[in-house]
Amino acid sequence: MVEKRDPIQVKEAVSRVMKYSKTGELEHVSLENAEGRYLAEDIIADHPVPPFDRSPLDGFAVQSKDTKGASSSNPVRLEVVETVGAGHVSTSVLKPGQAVRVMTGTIMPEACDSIIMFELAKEVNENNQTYIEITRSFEKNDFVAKEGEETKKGEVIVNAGKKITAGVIAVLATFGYAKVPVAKKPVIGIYATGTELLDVDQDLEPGKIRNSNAYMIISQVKQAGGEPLYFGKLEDNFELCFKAVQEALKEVDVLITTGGVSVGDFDFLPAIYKKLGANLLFNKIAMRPGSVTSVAEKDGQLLFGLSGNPSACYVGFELFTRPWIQTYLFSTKPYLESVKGTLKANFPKANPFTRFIRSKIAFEHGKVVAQPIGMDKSQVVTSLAYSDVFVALPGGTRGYKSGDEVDIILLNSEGDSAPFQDPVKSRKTDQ
Ligand SMILES: Nc1nc2c(c(=O)[nH]1)N[C@H]1C(S)=C(S)[C@@H](COP(=O)(O)OP(=O)(O)OC[C@H]3O[C@@H](n4cnc5c(N)ncnc54)[C@H](O)[C@@H]3O)O[C@H]1N2
Ligand code: MOO
Ligand SMILES: [Mg+2]
Repeated sequence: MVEKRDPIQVKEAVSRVMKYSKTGELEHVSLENAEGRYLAEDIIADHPVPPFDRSPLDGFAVQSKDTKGASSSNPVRLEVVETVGAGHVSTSVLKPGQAVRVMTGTIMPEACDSIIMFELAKEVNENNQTYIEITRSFEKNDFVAKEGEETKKGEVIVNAGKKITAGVIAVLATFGYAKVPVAKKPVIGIYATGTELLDVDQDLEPGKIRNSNAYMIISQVKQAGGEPLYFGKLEDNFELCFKAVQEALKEVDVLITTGGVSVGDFDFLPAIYKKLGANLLFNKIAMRPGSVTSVAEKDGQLLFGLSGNPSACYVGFELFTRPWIQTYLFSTKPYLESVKGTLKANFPKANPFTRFIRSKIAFEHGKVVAQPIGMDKSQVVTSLAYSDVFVALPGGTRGYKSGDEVDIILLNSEGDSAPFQDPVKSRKTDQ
């Protein structure tokens, strides 16, 4: 008789994995190489932004008191004594009635407290001297970009754990981070198991398929911020697989295997965990696909036994491995974020387990909708190409129909601080 496995809820499985989460180390990379990495420290403004009062316009820096009483019937004339471009500092000591021609970004000349854009000043040349005439008055600080108006010194601008995007790069450059403190990437080992697996460049032959999971996981690891270390594929041979896993553990922070976790004669991962003396966290989850996803722990090191079925493997990684990697990268939002939206397909059959339907998010009349992609089966691979969300359908005794409100789990968002809550089991009376 095959062993009976007791399914646990997704949330419980996540929590068992996260008991072994840890944060990584800090390393420095050059700003040019920081994109896509995760900040290891908060970025705190060590100077205000802007760092000095400056002109946000091409115009004239004036002393506002000189403009009092100006109107179209009573234009005020000011003498332009200097032209200053951004990057230069005015050297004039202004007398009353004088102005400085400044360009956008120029530090405010001393004594000036407002800016008049070119378009509001009429230039007049008399005896080789330029004057401007203005027909309205200006107040102190009018059109001046004040020191610190954007950011005060000491403010936290970006938090540790944030993925470095182009916008973060701009902030880092602003504050002089030629070297950026980033989280060291965890090394995620990957083994694909299965005698049926061909390399990607091999022709198909009876009974064999190409190994897609390994490359999919390599990509998932990279997208989650980890460093994949792909060891290759293994035939379903216990001793071979055991030794390979045992050796791989010495080189990685965590090890992912795909395949061989179910109850088949050649599913060796359960026996490998046993022989390693690893502590099995779970081997059955009340979810589809990926119910056989197994995680074991040996001396604090996790072994993720993802299913061989591509969709199950994909879902297992996103729900369980990704949060571990994200936490290692200092993220305070390591979990997948979910939103409410409308299901755009019928799932009439009831299922006892929570289903994670690979779907594409869209917007209809400003509302979020999710369109399931392809067949909802664990062994399906092609639907993954267009899936950017999972629709979570609670297990229970009812099916779901197009138009139902559902939880939509976002695969490309910044994440959430709380894990996905297993939805309350559905009942017939919900219908
Ligand atoms: N009697 C039972 N049989 C099965 C059960 C069960 O509860 N009782 N569970 C089923 C479920 S659910 C799943 S999911 C699969 C999980 O299988 P394994 O994780 O043991 O994976 P394999 O048996 O090695 O392979 C399953 C399937 O996936 C294909 N595969 C494997 N590796 C790859 C790869 N790297 N790239 C692409 N495809 C891969 C493999 O050829 C198989 O078709 O077990 C069910 N069985
Ligand atoms: O582990 Mo399976 O993916 O539930 O079909
Ligand atoms: Mg199997």
